[in-house]
Amino acid sequence: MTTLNKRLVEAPYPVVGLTGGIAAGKTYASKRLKVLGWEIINADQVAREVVEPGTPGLAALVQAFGAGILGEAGTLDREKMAGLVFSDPANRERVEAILHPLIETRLSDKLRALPADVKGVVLDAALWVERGQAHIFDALWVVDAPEEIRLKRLMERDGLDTARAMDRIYAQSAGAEKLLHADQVFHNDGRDLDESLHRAEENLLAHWKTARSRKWRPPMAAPFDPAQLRAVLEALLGRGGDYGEIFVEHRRACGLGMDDGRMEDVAAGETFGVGLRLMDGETTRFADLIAPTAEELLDAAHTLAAPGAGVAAEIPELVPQLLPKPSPIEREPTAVPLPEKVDLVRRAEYIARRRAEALRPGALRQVAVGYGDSTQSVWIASAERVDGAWSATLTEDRRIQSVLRVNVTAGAGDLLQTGYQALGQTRGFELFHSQEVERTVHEAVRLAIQALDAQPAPAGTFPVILSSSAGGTMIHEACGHGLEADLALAGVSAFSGKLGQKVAADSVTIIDDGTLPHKRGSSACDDEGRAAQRVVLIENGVLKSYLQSRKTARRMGVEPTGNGRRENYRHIPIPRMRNTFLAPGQEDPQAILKDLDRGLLVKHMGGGQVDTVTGNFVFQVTEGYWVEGGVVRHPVRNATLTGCGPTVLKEITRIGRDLDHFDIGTCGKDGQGVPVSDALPTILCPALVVGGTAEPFPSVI
Ligand SMILES: CC(C)(COP(=O)(O)OP(=O)(O)OC[C@H]1O[C@@H](n2cnc3c(N)ncnc32)[C@H](O)[C@@H]1O)[C@@H](O)C(=O)NCCC(=O)NCCS
Ligand SMILES: Nc1ncnc2c1ncn2[C@@H]1O[C@H](COP(=O)(O)OP(=O)(O)OP(=O)(O)O)[C@@H](O)[C@H]1O
Repeated sequence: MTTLNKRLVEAPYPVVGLTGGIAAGKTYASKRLKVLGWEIINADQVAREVVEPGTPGLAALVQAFGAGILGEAGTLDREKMAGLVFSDPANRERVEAILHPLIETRLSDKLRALPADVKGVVLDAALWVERGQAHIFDALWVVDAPEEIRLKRLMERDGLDTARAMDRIYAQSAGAEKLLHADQVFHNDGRDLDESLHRAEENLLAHWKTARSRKWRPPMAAPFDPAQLRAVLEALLGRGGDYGEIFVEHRRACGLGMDDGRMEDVAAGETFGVGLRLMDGETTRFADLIAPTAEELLDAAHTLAAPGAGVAAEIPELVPQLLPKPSPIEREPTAVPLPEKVDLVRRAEYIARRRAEALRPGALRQVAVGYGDSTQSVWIASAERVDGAWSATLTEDRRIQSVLRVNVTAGAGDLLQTGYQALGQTRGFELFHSQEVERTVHEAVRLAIQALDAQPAPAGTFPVILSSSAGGTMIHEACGHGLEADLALAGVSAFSGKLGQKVAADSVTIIDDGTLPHKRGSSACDDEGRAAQRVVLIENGVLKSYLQSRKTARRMGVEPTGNGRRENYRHIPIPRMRNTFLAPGQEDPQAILKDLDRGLLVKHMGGGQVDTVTGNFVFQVTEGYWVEGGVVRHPVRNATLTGCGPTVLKEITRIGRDLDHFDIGTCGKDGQGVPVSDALPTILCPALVVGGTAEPFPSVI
């Protein structure tokens, strides 16, 4: 557990993370909050303190960049440093690697020094999202302002020219990504901030204790105590090996399926099992046990250890790791009576029928609604030898998934069309108390009915706009798998051996983030006990990192990225995606459409086929429109898109600033399914092969 996390858990007052794009108005908002009685700790200020003359921070910077970064009095020449940092991402990374740990320690010290009776604390930093720490606070508040306003403020405040001001703006994540993490957004575009700040303050003061306990509370009592787990690790590593792991899983799940008003499936289940893993160099030994006793676990550990010929390890006491949960839960599905779940399904079916009747009487042919929840508690005890010394940890997590799926079939004469929508998050039953249910059902109905009037799609090679509502299936399937380290190591990925190389257009950044609140691929840790992270896979077109499990990270000689996931205790973890997305760009999505002379606008994608080795794909378009002269002409039916993921990444010419819709799914790989989500902003692909049945248009490419 980091010192900052520890400090946050213990703080007897609420702690807010405040962030926002450069010059959005964080300092301005902080000043208003200070008037309301909050303590403000500013990371930029702390960043200055850790490089004062005589500090180890300044010495480390000089060692890395030379004495040329010093001004006359031996102080840091900030302008020179800014020139280095904001013009070259490699320099920025080096500076951050030196300063961020120092900044974090000092922030913790400042928190510790505060009296217990302060009203609350605001930690103001531009980079909470980039650092993957947006989810550690009692609340994350984001100050947002349009880029034009920020640019103007920045140039006025700091006397920068346009180019230097833009360099600073682009050194940070785009606004739409920050908003995904926000508990509260303050729109600082000229309107009065005081009233919304005051409301946010009132709300937080009333609820911060509950918020904190949901974020940090360990799951239900562990089935084995730490001493038992340590004894099993000792047995496992009793004859050599350099990594031992116990994965204890308890899961309860419920599923309902209704077809045309008949409740056809009702299923509930409970599993309890343990996976034991021993790694010795390149060798892995694994066993899984259903509902074992402590003695049975010990026996299995001895059996796994038996082939070894090394010496016994002395396992230290397990150090508990408490990690913040990105998806605090309000209402556990296991505590919801079955009739309430049945009512939800009935309600969804009723809404679908009523909506279809209102839109097009008599068109509805079938409604199928599925409900599912899963409550998985895991305890991961592991011991590892690093540089000859053993360390052992115990990590706990509780992942709760809820999902509602709606499938609508509409017909006109012989023509049948379907509409599908799913509402699924890492969230409790409260997910279904929102208007989201109605929105989801309405959308499924709209898709089915609208498709009845669609015209056959043209065939040819056209520019295609994938709108943000289309979800990120293409990014996940045709690019994301190639970024998984096991495929890269096996040489079966288009990205194999390309670390540090240009693999995509300059404006392309791809991120996999397991800390996104309530997204389907989020959890506190992976299935090897590593904290979930925000992993930048491709940054400005350059391949930065693969998704790593412990095993692949060892082979590549890098740190694991928190992506070692498994379907359940019967499987060995492998590198998997979580919530994968193409980072938003700067463009207005409407402007991208306006400039499309002739092509396809895709608003929803359906299933498809992908070769994850080459990234070649064929996807169905479930909602698409033919566009001419920048104007949407008519919906098209039965279109398919054919292309190659890595080629699309190189060819993308325009990227919108919107990023709001995450598609959900269960990603299958090596026989294991894990929950994931994916997204993209509106993008323009200049040439995709559109398959359709209409008279072919002459291709415009
Ligand atoms: C490069 C430095 C010397 C420039 O100093 P200068 O006085 O000109 O700017 P200042 O520190 O006031 O920062 C201005 C704004 O730039 C942005 N910024 C600063 N560092 C970074 C960074 N590493 N990445 C992206 N944006 C940054 C922030 O929005 C910040 O508020 C300074 O920003 C620095 O030391 N940065 C590295 C440390 C860091 O990451 N600080 C941010 C802590 S959240
Ligand atoms: N609502 C507002 N009304 C008037 N001026 C504002 C408002 N919000 C911000 N400003 C001005 O805009 C400039 C940028 O705001 P501020 O310094 O608060 O941004 P910031 O988010 O803290 O920036 P940085 O990322 O550089 O730390 C400042 O000069 C500030 O006074």
